[in-house]
Amino acid sequence: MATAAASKLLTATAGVLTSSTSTLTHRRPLTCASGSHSPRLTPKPQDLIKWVRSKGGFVHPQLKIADHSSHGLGLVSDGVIPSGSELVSLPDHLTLRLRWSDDAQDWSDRPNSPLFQLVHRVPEELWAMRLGLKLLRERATVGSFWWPYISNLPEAFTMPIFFSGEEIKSLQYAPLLHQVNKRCRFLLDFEKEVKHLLMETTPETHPFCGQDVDSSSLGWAMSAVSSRAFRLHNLNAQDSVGANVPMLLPVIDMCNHSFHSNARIIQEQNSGNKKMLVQVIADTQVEHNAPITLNYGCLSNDLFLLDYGFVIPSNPYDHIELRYDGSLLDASTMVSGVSSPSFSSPAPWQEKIISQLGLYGNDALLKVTLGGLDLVDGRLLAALRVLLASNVEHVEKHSLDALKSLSEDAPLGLSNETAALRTIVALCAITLHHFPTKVMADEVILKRSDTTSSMKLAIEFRVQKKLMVVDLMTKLSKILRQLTDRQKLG
Ligand SMILES: C[S@@+](CC[C@H](N)C(=O)[O-])C[C@H]1O[C@@H](n2cnc3c(N)ncnc32)[C@H](O)[C@@H]1O
Repeated sequence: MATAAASKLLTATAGVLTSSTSTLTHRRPLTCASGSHSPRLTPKPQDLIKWVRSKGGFVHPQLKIADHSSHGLGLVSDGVIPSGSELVSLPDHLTLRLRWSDDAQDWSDRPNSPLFQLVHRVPEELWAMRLGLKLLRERATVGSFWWPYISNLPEAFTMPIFFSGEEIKSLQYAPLLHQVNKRCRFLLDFEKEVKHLLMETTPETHPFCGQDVDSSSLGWAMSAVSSRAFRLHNLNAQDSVGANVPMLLPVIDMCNHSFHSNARIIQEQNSGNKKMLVQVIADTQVEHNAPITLNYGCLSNDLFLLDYGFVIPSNPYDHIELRYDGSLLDASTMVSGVSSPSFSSPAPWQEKIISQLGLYGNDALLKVTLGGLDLVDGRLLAALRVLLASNVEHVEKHSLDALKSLSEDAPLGLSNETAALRTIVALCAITLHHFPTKVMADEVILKRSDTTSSMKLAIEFRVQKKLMVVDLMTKLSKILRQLTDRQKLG
């Protein structure tokens, strides 16, 4: 239901905040920029750098904002910059975050204002929506301090909450579909809550200056924050002190992602006024025309797509989620030809170890993963090794950590290891079989000129998932061949 509803409602466009009562005199006309990057509310990226400098921030003189191929805009070097250089520095007042104070100049920033009440109705896991509400407030405020920043934000985002129902279905991967539907459902429900609360506010206390807010504008704001905010330590005593405080950082948020980034964010306390300073420092020498990149985190493609709207090809941190399930494992042994130890009905001693692994009993956490740096979820590997073993004394000689480690050299013997890995390869084959289309068919759709960009992104996501599984099967088959060779050698 949410999928279909979302496809109708969540359209992120420049008109997301449709003024019902006031004219936005601060809003410049919307002219779409040429080039490959997404259009801005008003495309004047170099003005953003000037604004940051004029407000006391520092941007290295050899930096500019420019097109960064398919990544949209990026912060790019106009000359050679030595390693260790300060690239950008933002004083505390240039970090946009939620700050509540009884004597705040803007009453919206006071505890118990309607904005405060709305923020506190958003669950913590959707933290981006909390700061998104503040962003919408600033976007609606005539003469907002933040307008030069907001006007350079993308007008539209590519997260799957903006996909059509058909495009969401084309992701073909249940855990992500679940997350997308959850977010869409939240936005649709939250729209009602916001509208209800706004009915009770007076024009003076209206958090969005009298403008309508709907699921599209909420989705735009949530996406702007999830794709651009950094969660940093807040060093200031007067408001939300602590780790993981989301902040929007002008100019710094023009840096695109790379796992091999050439810069990093550091936080300092200004020795003069003791306020926080957020800086970007070059980790390596930056060559002429090179983009400044930051590592957004070692994330799976699910999170990159959900929060940032892009997918990384051959992402070493990508994985698939499965539910640990005895009957699925039984099916895998049938596919692999391993003589079935009946995973569904383990012996009591095996059951005990599987419980210790958190895969059995009332408090079991049945989600396991395949892929990523570890290749196989340690708990799944240990469970298979144990369930395929017959000698309890032999198993009990090993710690759970040893049983969970793939690098541990066949702890329960070569034939046990071979059977466990063959079962996992079969599990991979079953997983691949469950995708409704094959990679070759996906590639044909990707090449078609009438495929929308969102559909391409959805297909690229599922192609990467399938290639990741194939790659895992190749790696496991290589280990299996080595085991067979060792078995032959006696
Ligand atoms: C913090 S912003 C970076 C600036 C952004 N490119 C822009 O035009 O404003 C993050 C967004 O940049 C894009 N992006 C960043 N790194 C990327 C990458 N490695 N591949 C593709 N897109 C990327 C995505 O659209 C992402 O949501």
